[in-house]
This record gives sequence, C-alpha cells and structure tokens, in this order.
Amino acid sequence: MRTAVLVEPMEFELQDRGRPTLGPDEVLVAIRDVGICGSDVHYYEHGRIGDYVVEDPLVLGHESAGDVVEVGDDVTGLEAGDRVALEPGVPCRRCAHCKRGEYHLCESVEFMATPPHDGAFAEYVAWPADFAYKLPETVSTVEGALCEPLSVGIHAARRGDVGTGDTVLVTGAGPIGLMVAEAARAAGATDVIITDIVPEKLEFARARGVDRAINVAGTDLETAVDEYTDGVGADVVVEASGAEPSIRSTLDGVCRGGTVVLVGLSDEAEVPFDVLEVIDNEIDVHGSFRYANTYSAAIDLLADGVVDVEGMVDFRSSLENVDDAFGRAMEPTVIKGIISFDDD
Ligand SMILES: NC(=O)c1ccc[n+]([C@@H]2O[C@H](COP(=O)([O-])OP(=O)(O)OC[C@H]3O[C@@H](n4cnc5c(N)ncnc54)[C@H](O)[C@@H]3O)[C@@H](O)[C@H]2O)c1
Ligand SMILES: C[C@@H](O)[C@H](N)C(=O)O
Repeated sequence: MRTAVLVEPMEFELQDRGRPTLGPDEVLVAIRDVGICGSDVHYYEHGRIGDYVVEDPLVLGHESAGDVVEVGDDVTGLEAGDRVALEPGVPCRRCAHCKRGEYHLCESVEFMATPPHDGAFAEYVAWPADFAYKLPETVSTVEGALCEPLSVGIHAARRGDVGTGDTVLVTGAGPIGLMVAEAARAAGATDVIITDIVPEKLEFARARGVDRAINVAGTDLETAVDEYTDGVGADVVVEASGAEPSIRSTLDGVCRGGTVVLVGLSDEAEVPFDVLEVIDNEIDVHGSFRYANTYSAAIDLLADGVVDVEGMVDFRSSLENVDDAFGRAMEPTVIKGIISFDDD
C-alpha cells in the first residue's frame, strides 16, 4: 500500500508497505481523506514537538476517514462498505482515567502520528472498531476527517461550560480557533468574538459569521471587548493561538466570574499570568487537552448542518504530492489542506 513517511525533517518518502494485519476487534479502513494539522506541519518542519521527537521514520496524519473494507472476527456494528471517521487516540481502557471516562488523559494513550505511533497518510489503516465512527450518508469523508479538530473545539467549549446566550471570545482564528467558534455557537453562544494578527484570517472568520473580528496587532483587546460587551467582558475566553501575548491577554477579555480555557500550546512552558487578577475576579482557568466522547456529537452536528467544516478546506492534494501540500499548508493564510486518496 502507498504510504507517505516522514524520514527527515522536510522530507517525505513514498513507500510501498504491506497492508496492516487485522486484529479481531479492528476494522481495516481504506483511507479516503486526511486533514493536515498544525502538529503534522510542526513534525515536518522541526522533527519534534517538545518532548515528542521523531527518532524513526513516521507516518503523519491523524485527521482521517475512509471506507471499511474488512472487519475483524469480533467486530459488531460495522461492516465492509461503511464509511467511518477514525478517532486517532486509543487509550488503555483500564486505568483510572479511562474508567472515569477521561480517556484522553490515559497515560498509555497511543495517538496517531505522535512518535512512535504511525498515522493515516497510508492507503489502509487497521483501527480498533470502537474508535471508528460510522458516518451517515449526508456526512462526507472530508467532514469525517475534520471531526478531529472539531472535537478539539467541542471539548474546549465543554471545558468552558459554554451555554445559551454566552459571549465567547476566541483568540486565534486558525483551524482550531474556527472550530472552537463553531462549537461555541452550537453550544448556544449568541456572540462570538475572534482575534488574530493576520487580516485574511479575520476576514475569513467574519465571512463565516463571527460577530466581531479584532486584529490585536493594531487594536487593544480590552477596549474592543469592553466596547462590544458594554464593559462587562466575555463570559468565556478560549485561547486558541498558543501565542504568549495572547495567552496573557485572556484576562483582559474575560468578565468577572468568567472562564478562561487554554487550548493553544505555547512554545514556552511558562507564561506570566496575573494570578491576583484571577483570584480577585474569580476567574476559572481550565486547560483543554485533545478530547473524549466528542466524535458522536461532532458527527451529529455535521449531519444536522449545525456546523460547517468543509468551508475551511483551502485545497485537496494527492498523497504523491504530499511535499507540495505541506508547502502550501505552511502559508500563513491557509486554514486547512486535505490529503485525498480520491484524487488519485
Ligand atoms: N490543546 C489541544 O488539545 C490542542 C489540539 C490541537 C491544537 N492545539 C494548539 O492550538 C493552537 C492553534 O492550533 P491551529 O492549528 O489553529 O494553529 P495555527 O497556527 O494554524 O493558528 C493560530 C492562529 O493564531 C494566530 N495568532 C498568532 N499570534 C496571535 C496573537 N497574538 N493573537 C491572536 N492570534 C494570534 C495566527 O495568526 C493563527 O491564525 C496551536 O498552539 C496548537 O498547537 C492544541
Ligand atoms: C489533538 C490533536 O489534534 C493534536 N494535534 C495533538 O497531537 O494532540
């Protein structure tokens, strides 16, 4: 099977590998669409993300969907011909976190395209059937693949307890910020404000219907949010840029008694944060890491037309053109590229 393998930073090699063997609880999936995520680009450019280092050749891609072509002996509920979205993190299912339903916090989770675990830039993937979600007729495999970043957005909105009538400030209008905006709206937020420093990103977010898009390169965040909220501030701020100034500024945008959710991963582990302001204003600060129990919700939202993820796709590329695709994905105005096996 055709597989794109990252062999060195900035270098993919197309390899012909044997099809994976199928375990009794697994499905064999012919991959159709895989989203290119910022973390794939980071591994491509730098060969590492923090402590995760690409030491051996790695298959990237963790936002994937495709066709079931074979099911293991013990699989029920899925059959050949079903289209599925693959949830990329498979936990141990036995530890305290798994038992509590917080399986994304499982210390033994094996996450696609995170060293040493291969991802989905491959013609076939064998995957545990309970982490393969059947797509209804109306949901495309591109949408199925993008259930992954949408799940990051849904989990962040849940962590912020976003509810009906809330004003939500999302900092960073990349794919994750846009997914958070979609999820917040779906959770009942009536006002969504977004920030960025790239005018095209803000224009894109505006065209998708955010209520206010603020270029924080030239506008003071606190003043702009105060203007919009009559001096109250946002009920929930979700930080989705990972930029240090943006992380610090979350406290300028949140209302007293509000919630800050940190999703964006800063290059620095330590970022100065005004803890007195946190205490004085009773701000709840939550981390948000990946997601758990979100795929069914993501698929329902897509099937009902409540969220739009396909509109974020800038281009589709074949596996053979993976180097070009990553070059394009690195352009600052690009939101989402897809490696599509249908194009072959
Ligand atoms: N916690 C998690 O589970 C999780 C999951 C996926 C991604 N992430 C992280 O979320 C962040 C966003 O991911 P992405 O794929 O959208 O990244 P991205 O780089 O495509 O988007 C980030 C956006 O933030 C903007 N930005 C930069 N500086 C800014 C500033 N000072 N204020 C406002 N916006 C600013 C950029 O212009 C860009 O549009 C990254 O740090 C990523 O690593 C976290
Ligand atoms: C959650 C996922 O999208 C992220 N890129 C990660 O590797 O954790």
